[in-house]
Amino acid sequence: MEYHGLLPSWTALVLGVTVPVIWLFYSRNNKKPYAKIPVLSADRNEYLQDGRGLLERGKKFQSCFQVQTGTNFKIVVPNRFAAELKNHPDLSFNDAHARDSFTSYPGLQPFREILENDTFIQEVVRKKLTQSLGLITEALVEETQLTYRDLFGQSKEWQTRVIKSDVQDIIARLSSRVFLGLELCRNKDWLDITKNYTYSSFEAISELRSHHALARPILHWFSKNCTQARLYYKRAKVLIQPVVDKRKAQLQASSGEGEGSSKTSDAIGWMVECARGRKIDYAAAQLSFSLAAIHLSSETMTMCLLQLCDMPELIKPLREDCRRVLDESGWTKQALQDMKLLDSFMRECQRMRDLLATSMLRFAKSPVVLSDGTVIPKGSTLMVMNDWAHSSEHFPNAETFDMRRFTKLRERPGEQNQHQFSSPSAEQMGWGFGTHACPGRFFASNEIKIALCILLLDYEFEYVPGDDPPQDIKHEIVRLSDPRARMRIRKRERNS
Ligand code: HEM
Repeated sequence: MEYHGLLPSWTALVLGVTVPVIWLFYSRNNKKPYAKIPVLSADRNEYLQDGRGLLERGKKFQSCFQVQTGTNFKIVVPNRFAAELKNHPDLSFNDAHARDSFTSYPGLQPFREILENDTFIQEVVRKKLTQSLGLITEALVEETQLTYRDLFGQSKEWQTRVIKSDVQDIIARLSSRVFLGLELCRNKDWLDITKNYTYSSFEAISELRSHHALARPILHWFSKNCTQARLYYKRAKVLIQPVVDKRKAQLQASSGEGEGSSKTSDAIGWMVECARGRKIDYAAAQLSFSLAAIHLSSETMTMCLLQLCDMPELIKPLREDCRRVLDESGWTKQALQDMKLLDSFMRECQRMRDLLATSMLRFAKSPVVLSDGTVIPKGSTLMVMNDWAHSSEHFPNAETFDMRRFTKLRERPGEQNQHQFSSPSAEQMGWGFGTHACPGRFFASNEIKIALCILLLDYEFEYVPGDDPPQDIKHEIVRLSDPRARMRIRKRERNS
């Protein structure tokens, strides 16, 4: 029959199209190791399960080495090259992160907003948020006090709380006060979206990275984390768009009345001002603030609280430092800079409990030659080791937690403005380093300081007696705090 005669040619056509497509896709996503750079591990599972341990082993090489990660081979560059790479024009932050974050998948638009919309978010943070820190200090203080009242109440009886979950709630609310203003910052729906979008999108990306490239385009439709990220993103759009529309109308009206638009003090207003005709997905942009702000700031603050519970003897001197500064100058931007002991404590926490074992993830747009002659080939991705933070060559007694380590360094002539929590450096790359060093670090520093300071002054807290010590969670190159860690907390009199 004619019908049967057609089968082989259809089969040939289907095979002729799909096999080359799959082959192309497969070969694009399974690059070989880069030439002339030693391979430490070609097994992606070694990196996925214990990237930190793996990279430690790579120190046996005197220079760069490469490892297979969830997304192709990456070149690991020793810490000593950070300074020469920090502003390199051929190294792209955006291209490297876009490749690792699957920004084309639905639900992950907020990552795209940071990485692909020119430098819009960076501009809003640098030009608007950082310049407004003086204006927003009072709002952050007020919101912290209200949040603590809602979460912990006024009781002088001990109550048991889960540290990380509470800290996420605190940071979500403080950040939302600044990014969205009073109208939405206490809206339960928004707080649910902002906190859970952050969590599910990072989990989604990590999950996608752990699967083979061929599986991802299908998997992302069924994965629970990806599905949740899509749903939270949709809910954010429904909630945010009317607020944006209203704000745009207000801004237009006020500029029409000659008031100018610089009076806005939340991110919707700043974004509208910075858009200058660019097409902005405001819901994605708002969520991109949440991603940056909530994930890393909550982890950082949680690590600080765990350190205080580990070493309760640090609480009294820190409390006294905060009280002294506030008695002298009240809540001002300057007061936050004067809390030098708290600042040094936070930097020491970031040094010892680093969230990322490497920094400066970059894509080489052209070959880059290091000072020892190593050639980073065009089209490769590199990351720089952040291990000086743990080396006694750079930090005497590096394995000991010394809350005063950085106040002592700041006492050296000419160094009073260095070694601050918000200062990126090659020895401590928790904020990254160079051109792309985190622009949100000044805000994050102030926000966490205010939250810690008020907690120290108004509450007593400690681990729940009898609980097992918390265990950090480590996967890929990331360290996260134990989500089960608990503290007990009770209200105290400020002057007791
Ligand atoms: C403790 C909290 C935070 C930590 C530890 C942190 C850390 C980082 C790191 C490591 C980078 C990459 C830098 C590099 O590769 O050189 C980065 C980039 C970035 N961060 Fe943060 N961050 C924090 C909070 C924030 C906040 C609150 C915001 C926004 C308000 C923010 C906005 C950004 C942006 C927009 C970038 C991309 C910079 C660029 O493209 O040049 N971050 N951050």
